[in-house]
Amino acid sequence: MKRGFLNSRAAKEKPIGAPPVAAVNSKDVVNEASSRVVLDESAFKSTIDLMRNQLSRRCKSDQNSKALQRILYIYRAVPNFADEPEQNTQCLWYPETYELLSKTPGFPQRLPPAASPPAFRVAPSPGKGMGLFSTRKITQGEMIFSERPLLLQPAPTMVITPNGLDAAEEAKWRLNEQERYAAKCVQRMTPHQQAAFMGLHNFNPNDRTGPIFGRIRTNGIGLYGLESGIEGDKGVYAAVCDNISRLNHSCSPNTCPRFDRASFSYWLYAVRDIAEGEELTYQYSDVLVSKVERNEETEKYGFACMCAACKEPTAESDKRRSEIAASVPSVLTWAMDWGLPDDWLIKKAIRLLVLLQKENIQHVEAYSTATHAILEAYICLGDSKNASKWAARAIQQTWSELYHERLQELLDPQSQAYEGHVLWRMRVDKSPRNEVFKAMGTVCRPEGIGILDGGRKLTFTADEGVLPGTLEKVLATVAPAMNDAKFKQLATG
Ligand SMILES: C[S@@+](CC[C@H](N)C(=O)[O-])C[C@H]1O[C@@H](n2cnc3c(N)ncnc32)[C@H](O)[C@@H]1O
Repeated sequence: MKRGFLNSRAAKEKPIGAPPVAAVNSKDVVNEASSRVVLDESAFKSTIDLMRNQLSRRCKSDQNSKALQRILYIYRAVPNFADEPEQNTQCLWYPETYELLSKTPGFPQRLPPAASPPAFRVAPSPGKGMGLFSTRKITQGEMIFSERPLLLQPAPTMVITPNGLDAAEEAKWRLNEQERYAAKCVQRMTPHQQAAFMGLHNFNPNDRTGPIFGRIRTNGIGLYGLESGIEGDKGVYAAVCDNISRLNHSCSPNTCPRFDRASFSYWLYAVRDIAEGEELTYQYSDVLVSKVERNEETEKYGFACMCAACKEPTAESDKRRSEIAASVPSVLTWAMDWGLPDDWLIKKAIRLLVLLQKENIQHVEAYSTATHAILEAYICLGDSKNASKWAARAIQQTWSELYHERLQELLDPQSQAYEGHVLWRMRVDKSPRNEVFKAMGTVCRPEGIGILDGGRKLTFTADEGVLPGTLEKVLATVAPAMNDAKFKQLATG
C-alpha cells in the first residue's frame, strides 16, 4: 500500500479551486444542522460546470443528482456505535462513498479483539522521531493490530475558487479552505482523539499549510477504491491513524496495512518474520523504482531514506527492482499459448520470487501474484500435490489482495476442490482458448474480473460498469481473447 496522498495523480491535479483567507465568502457555508458542506452556486459560476460534471458521475439517478448538486461533501462519524465513541472515524466524503461501503457484506462490523499485551509499542526511533517497535517475535502473515482511522478525507479535498484570483491568492485560498474543512473533522472528534491527532508529527510546520492539514499531509495514508467502478486514483482518500501513522518508511518494509471495509479499519500484517524489538516499517511510496527516484519521493516527507536497500552499493538492487516491476507473470498468457513450454510460467514466477526475496520486499503484490501464478500453473497441469504446497504459501500471505479463505480447500492434494476448480487440467486437456479465458475471469477475483494494467489493477464487475477507456485498455491487454461476447457485455456493464 502506498502512502499515496502526496503521490497520487489526484493530488498533483489541480483541485476544483479555492479562496485566500481574506476572501472567504460567507455564501460558502458549513450547514451545522445537516453537517453538510453546502456550496452556493451563484457565488462561483466559473467552476460550477466542472463541479456538476464531477457530481453527475457520482450520482445514480436524476433525482439524486439534483439533490446532490448542491452538496459537495458530507461529514459523518463511522461506524458510530453508541457504546464506542472513541472508535469512530470522522469522515469528510462524497455521499456515494457511504452507499458503496454500506453494500460491503457485514458493514458496519466491530473491530477484532485487540491482543493483550499488544505486540507493538510506540517509542523514539533514532533520527526518525517516533516509531513503532515489536514487543515480541511476530510471524509472517500475523495480524499485528487493527485500528480505525481518526480521520478520513478526500485527497485532495476539492474546494471552489471564486473568479479573479491570481495564482498566489488561489493557492492561499485553497490551503485555507482545506484547513477549514479538515478542522471541522477534528472538532467532531472526542477530546482523547483530538489529543492523539494533534500529537502526530507535522513535518513542515512553516510552509503555510495549517496545523491540521499539515498533519494530514504528513500522516495521511492513501485509501483507494472508494468509488464505484474502478480501482486506482479515483476516489482516493487520506486516512490518518493514531498508531499506523507512526510507522516510519523503509524501502524493504516488514509490515503492510490492509483496509478492511466491513470493520472500516486498517489491519497491519507482518510480511515476514519480525524479531522482538525490531522497528515496524512500511512503504510510503513506490519501492520498485531506483534509489534516486525513491529518495525524491521521501524528500517530500522531509527525509532521505537510510534503509538497507538505500545504502551503497545499490546498482544491483536498482536492477533487480526494475526487473521485478517489468515482469509480473500472466497466467492468462501462458494458459492460452500452447507454444510455450509447460514449465514457462513456473520458472518465470520462481525467478521473480527469488528477486523479491533478495530485495526483501515481500509486501509488494508481485510476491503474491507470483505465488498464485505457480499455484494456478500446477492446477492447470493437473498436479495437485505441488499445487497444495503453493496453496500453503499463498495462505500465509494474509496482507495480499489475492488472499482468500477458499485457499484452505486447496491445502489437501486429495481435496475435491481440485477437480471442481475451473483451471483443473486445462493445459493437459488443451481446453479451447475462450474456455480458458472465461475460467481466468472467474478465478481472478470472487467479485469480478481483475486485470493488471501496467502494474495497476483494474477491477470491474457486472453491476458497477467501468469508466470510459477501461474496456479499450482491457482489449489491448488481453486482445486474443476479446471476441468473447459474454465478457464484453460484462465489461460494459
Ligand atoms: C508519518 S510520520 C511517521 C512517524 C513519525 N516518525 C513521528 O515521529 O510521529 C512521517 C515522518 O516520519 C519521519 N520518517 C519516516 N520515515 C523515516 C525514515 N525512514 N528516515 C527518517 N525519517 C523518517 C519523517 O520526519 C516523516 O515526515
